[in-house]
Amino acid sequence: MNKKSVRDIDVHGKRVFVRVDFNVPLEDGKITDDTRIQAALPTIRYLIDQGAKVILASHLGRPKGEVNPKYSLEPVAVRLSELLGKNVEKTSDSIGPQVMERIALMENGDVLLLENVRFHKGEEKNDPELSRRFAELADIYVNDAFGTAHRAHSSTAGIAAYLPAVAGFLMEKEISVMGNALSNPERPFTAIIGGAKVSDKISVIENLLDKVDRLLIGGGMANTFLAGLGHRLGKSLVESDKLQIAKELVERAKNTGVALLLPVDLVVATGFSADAEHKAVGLDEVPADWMALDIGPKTIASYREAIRSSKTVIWNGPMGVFEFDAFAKGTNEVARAVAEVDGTTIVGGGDSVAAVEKSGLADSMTHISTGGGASLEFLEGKVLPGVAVLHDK
Ligand SMILES: Nc1ncnc2c1ncn2[C@@H]1O[C@H](COP(=O)(O)OP(=O)(O)O)[C@@H](O)[C@H]1O
Ligand SMILES: O=C(OP(=O)(O)O)[C@H](O)COP(=O)(O)O
Repeated sequence: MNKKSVRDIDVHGKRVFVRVDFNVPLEDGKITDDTRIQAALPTIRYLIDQGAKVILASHLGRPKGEVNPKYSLEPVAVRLSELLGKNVEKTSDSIGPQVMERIALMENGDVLLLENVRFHKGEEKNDPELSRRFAELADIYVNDAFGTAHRAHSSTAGIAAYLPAVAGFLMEKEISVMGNALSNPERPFTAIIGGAKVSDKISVIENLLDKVDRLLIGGGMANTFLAGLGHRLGKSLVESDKLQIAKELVERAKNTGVALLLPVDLVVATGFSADAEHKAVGLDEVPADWMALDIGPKTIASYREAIRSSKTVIWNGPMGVFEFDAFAKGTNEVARAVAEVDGTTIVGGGDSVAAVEKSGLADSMTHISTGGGASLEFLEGKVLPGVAVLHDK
């Protein structure tokens, strides 16, 4: 990567604003997978050792510009303190006089975690005023949030207009590992896309069609495609304003010779809960008041075959609601197939990585990326906004 990193600047005694991606999966306020926190430790430890004052900033979930205790970073501060073996205090806001006063009391090597930056409306709008207010907290900006590098927000991009801006070690590592693995991929090259962020990721598929040989779609993303093709999916998660684009993408895949695989059967349930009644059905057998929460057994068999015969695989987004055991089979079986690939395998995204960790297969993957959407956009060949703003070497 031709961007400067923390190694290229003197941070001793400086206030360093480090944007990390601590957007970890939570269940009842408990962190279910701390991969993203662990991944940021090398940068944090380096800054502590260099005698910097480390000010960490992150988002958690999508609180939409409102203060919401459900999305507080408090559990992250607790976990981070344990991992570092050092007290990490969390402030009650991410800007303002109280935060500045707290920072003024920091000693070299101290670590402070700011509250969720998305509690401010300006964050996702990349509001210059909010960017300036983040910048006034520090002397240097470090971006180590690869998972959020595809967002041009105040704390990931805007702030760099006001401070010297460099990459952290995680950012550096993700870009270099993925650049090497994907610049000239061995074929067949397969992308697997699932999850729930349909509107975010459906446009990515268009560019992926120029890169991959096979595209496997599952999870909430598949529902939108199936509905676009005219199947009735009852109460399933379907983004109805994306039906047309889904249909066009199927058509485009046909024209470009990419094998676009969609589910041929689904596991449907009476409700969105762990103990809902459920069964596997064909695409045209979804009862009107049921919802699809996983891919079905026939789909699993065909996806496993397409995956195992690939030489390069990139996967983002679970195949179903894997958080509930009854709907985790598609995701677990796909994870097993990816682990069996004789080639390069990259799994990215907060929930996808959590699923792979849960299934105990993480060590069988070539690279576990902290970014889902970010790794897909990187693969598209896009320059990520959170990287573009960093100083060149
Ligand atoms: N069929 C489905 N209906 C509703 N939600 C789904 C479905 N399939 C997957 N999901 C949900 O998608 C979420 C993960 O999506 P996403 O955030 O896009 O993945 P990642 O974090 O790996 O990038 C999980 O919480 C999972 O429960
Ligand atoms: O979890 C994330 O993305 P991912 O689910 O694509 O991996 C990042 O933290 C970005 O979050 P966002 O998609 O709410 O901007």
